[in-house]
Amino acid sequence: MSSPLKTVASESFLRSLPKAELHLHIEGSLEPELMFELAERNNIELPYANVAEVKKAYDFHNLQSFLDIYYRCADVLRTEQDFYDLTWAYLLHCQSDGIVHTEPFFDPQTHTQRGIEMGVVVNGIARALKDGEEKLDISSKLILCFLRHLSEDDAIECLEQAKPHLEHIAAVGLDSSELGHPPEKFERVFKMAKDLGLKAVAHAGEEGPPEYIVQALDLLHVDRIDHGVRCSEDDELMQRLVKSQMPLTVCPLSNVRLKVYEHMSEHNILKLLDAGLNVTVNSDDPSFFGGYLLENFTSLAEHLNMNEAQAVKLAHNSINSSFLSDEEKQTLLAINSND
Ligand SMILES: Nc1ncnc2[nH]cnc12
Ligand SMILES: [Zn+2]
Repeated sequence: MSSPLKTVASESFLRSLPKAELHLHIEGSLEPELMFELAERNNIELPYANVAEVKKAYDFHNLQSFLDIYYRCADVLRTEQDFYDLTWAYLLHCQSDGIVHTEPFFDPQTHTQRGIEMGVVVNGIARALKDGEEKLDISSKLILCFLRHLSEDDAIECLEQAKPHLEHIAAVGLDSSELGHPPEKFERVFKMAKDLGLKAVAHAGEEGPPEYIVQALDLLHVDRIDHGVRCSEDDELMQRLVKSQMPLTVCPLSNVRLKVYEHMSEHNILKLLDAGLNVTVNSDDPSFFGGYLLENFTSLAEHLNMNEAQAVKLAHNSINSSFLSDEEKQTLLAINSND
C-alpha cells in the first residue's frame, strides 16, 4: 500500500515532484501587492484602501461573484512591462513549487475592450515566458482564452487580432461565466482556430452540467477539458473519459472557494483519479483562491488523505497531458524517475 502523505515531509516530497501546470489564468495570479504597485505606476485609483481590504473582498459565493472582482482588478494592467511583471512573478512561484512546465491562459478581450492592444498583452507575457525558459528552466505554451459571456463574433475578432502573434500562442480556450453560455455558441471560432493549427481547450463542467462537457468534446473538438468535475453526474460520460483518457485540468482550491464544493473533504478529484480518469491538479487563479499549485497538492494530502502513488500519478498526468512533444515529455518524466 502506498503511504499516506499527511506528514510534515509531504510538502517537500510534493515540491520535489516535477509538475506541469495546465490551468492557470495569468490575470488570476495578480497579487494584491503588485496590484497596488501597478495602480501607483499607472496613476489608477483602486476601490480598496490597502491589501487587507482587497483580501477581505475575496469572499466569493459562486463563479460570477469572483469574475466581477477579477475583471475589475485586471484594470491595473496597462503596459507591456505590467504584463511582463505579472508573468514573471507567477514564474517565480512556479520555481518554488517545482513546476517544470506551464501553459498559462490569458484573456485578451478583458484588455482589448479597455483599449489595450493585443500586441502589448502578448509581447509582455511572451517576453517573461522566454526569460522563464532561459533563466529558470521552466518551459511554457501560451493559451488564448475567449470570454464566453461575449458573442462569438467578438471571439472571431479576437482571433483575427491574434493572427500576427501566433508564434507565441499554442492553443485557444474558453472561460468566464459558464451557465447560459454553452460550448455550442463557439463552434465556428474553434473550427477557425483549429484550422490555424492551434490546439483547443475549454472550461466545461465547473458550474455547468455534464452536457457542456459533451458539447466541448463533440462540437469544439477540445484536446483537454478545464475543470470537468461535474462529469461524475453522468455514468456514460465517465466511461467515455476513461476510455479516451481525455485530460481534465481540475482546480481543487478554486472549486472550494467558488462553492462548487462546500469543503475540500467533499472534492471528487481522487475518486475520478481512482476511477481511471486522466486528472491533473492546477491552481486556476491562485492569488484569489488562497494558494498556488503546491498548496493545491498539500490540501489534497491534508483533507483527502492523498497517498504517494496518487500524488505521483497526478504529477505524471500533468506532464503527459501538456502540449509538449512526446520527446520533451519523456525528458521531464525522466527527472521524475531519477528522484
Ligand atoms: N475558474 C474560472 N472559470 C471560468 N472563467 C475563469 N476566468 C478566470 N478563472 C475562471
Ligand atoms: Zn479557470
